[in-house]
Amino acid sequence: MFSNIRELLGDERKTLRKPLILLALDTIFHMFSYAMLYFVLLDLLDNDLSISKIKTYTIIMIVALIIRALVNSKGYMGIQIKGARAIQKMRISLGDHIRNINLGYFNKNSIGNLSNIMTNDLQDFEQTLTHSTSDLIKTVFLSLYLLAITFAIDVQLGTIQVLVVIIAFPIIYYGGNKVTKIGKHKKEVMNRVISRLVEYLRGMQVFKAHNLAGEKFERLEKSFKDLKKESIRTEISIVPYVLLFQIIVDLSFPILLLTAVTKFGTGTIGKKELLTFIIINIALTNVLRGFAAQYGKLRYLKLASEKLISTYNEKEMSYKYEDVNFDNYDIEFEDVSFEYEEGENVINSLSFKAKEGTMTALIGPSGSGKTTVTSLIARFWDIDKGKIKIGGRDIRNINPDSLLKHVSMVFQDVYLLNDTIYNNIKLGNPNASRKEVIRAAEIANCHEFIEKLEKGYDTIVSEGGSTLSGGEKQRISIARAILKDAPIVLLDEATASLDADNELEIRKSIKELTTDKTVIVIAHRLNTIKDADQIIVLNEGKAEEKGNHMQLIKNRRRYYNMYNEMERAKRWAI
Ligand SMILES: Nc1ncnc2c1ncn2[C@@H]1O[C@H](COP(=O)(O)OP(=O)(O)OP(=O)(O)O)[C@@H](O)[C@H]1O
Repeated sequence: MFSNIRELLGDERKTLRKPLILLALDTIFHMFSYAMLYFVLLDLLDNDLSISKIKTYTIIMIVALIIRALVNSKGYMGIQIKGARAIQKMRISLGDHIRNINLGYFNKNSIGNLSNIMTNDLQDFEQTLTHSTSDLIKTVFLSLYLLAITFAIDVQLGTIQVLVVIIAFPIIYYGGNKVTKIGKHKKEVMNRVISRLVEYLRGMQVFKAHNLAGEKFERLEKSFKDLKKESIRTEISIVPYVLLFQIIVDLSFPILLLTAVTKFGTGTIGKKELLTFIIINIALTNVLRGFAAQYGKLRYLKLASEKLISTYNEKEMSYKYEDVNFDNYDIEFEDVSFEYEEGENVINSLSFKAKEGTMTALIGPSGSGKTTVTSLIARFWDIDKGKIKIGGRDIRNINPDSLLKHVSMVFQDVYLLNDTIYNNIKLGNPNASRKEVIRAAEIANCHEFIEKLEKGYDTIVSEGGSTLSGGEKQRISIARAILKDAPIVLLDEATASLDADNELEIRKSIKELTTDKTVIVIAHRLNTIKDADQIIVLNEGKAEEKGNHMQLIKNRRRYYNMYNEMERAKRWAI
């Protein structure tokens, strides 16, 4: 477990050394109370306990207590503050790390698991670091200290005491293994609870619409019950082992006492030694009992550190260059293949070139890979075969964060943050002035509706943007992209039926956004498709046809049929 803590903390662990040493020192001063008890008993036995001696012992006790209070508070405060700082750094670095992992990681890990890692596991780790580690250090330090004194008194007594620990420890260790095993299961149940809770809250509208809210809640309630069961199972799993451990330790006390008294009777040890041994034995029994009670918790917390390490071990996307200056913004796919799940190719040997400043429309049946193509350009995923180049450079050589500086994205699923409208637009360019934000909103045709809101740009949007209409959210996301002013625009045109006004506004703002940019658009509107410089008809991840509208009409293949169908649908709609 300590190696896990070392690995997770890195250099930050050095800052914890001082408070841990102070806490270990505290155990030495803790021994003063036993030492004073020893002297008092000794004086009583010798009939030599005077008022002045009592005064001296009391003063020593008070001084020891004051030193303990100082050392302990400094050590405790230090470990809390330094520990909290180390954990805060870990939170940020873990967030950064997760951000840089291939998105496949999110496919493999449920939202429950991810939330659990970022909240509970980190919190459990913090708990281990700031509380349990110092307790464990104190216990080990104190036990070794007491054992050393026992050995100094009598080797045989010391050996018996070590034997007791050797017999008792495997029991508690085995119990700890059980906690780890059951704890793993508890964590899985906990992940399920979080996933179900998120699913329930996010899908509330849909569940209500389909009269499923009660049914869904039953599932959620069942997961709560499972969690309660698992929590109790984890808590009580170690109890028999702790009890057995404590019984062995308790039983060893009279056995050791009998041995010591016998030794005293035969004159092997003297009166002082016997007295010291009795006091040491009482202290050691208490320390070991306390350790047993803590051990299960420590083993459960070990799970958290293992989970965190395995998250850190997920490989980040590699790159050669931190940042690059592109000579141009041509986008090229060279024989690209990609699969989300092994053996299920979604993009198949796809090649095309989108020249700088042109618009390429992707069309094709649902599931043909249109969204995937745009995700690959943004390097949300790394491809399995071929090359994707921007301005002649392989995007796998570029830091994904820097690459995204050159790309604006407007998707159908607009996600707005629980913040002001102003800040939501400003996300496009955190350095923009208020004037620039408003200008972008004007170009995106959302200034007017924002101004009509009671607090205008300072209106707080609910999480996900649920207090705004689909068209309003989309225009805000276009304003964001306009503010970013990136040379590449990836766009998924809305399919949701927008009212005529909204659609016109959005069309106008998209025009502003895409002028002079390299645009890849998942096109749903005939106008966009017809105006595109290049149309790629995707089917099962392959480019079935490529060309402009007139060329593809002449081909009389899939595009021709799709186009006629769209025309017919348009007439029906009218
Ligand atoms: N994150 C993912 N993990 C696994 N498979 C995925 C993932 N995203 C998409 N897919 C699968 O990849 C295939 C292509 O999906 P994609 O979303 O690119 O298609 P699309 O042409 O954009 O579809 P639509 O027009 O319905 O939006 C589909 O079979 C889809 O199920």
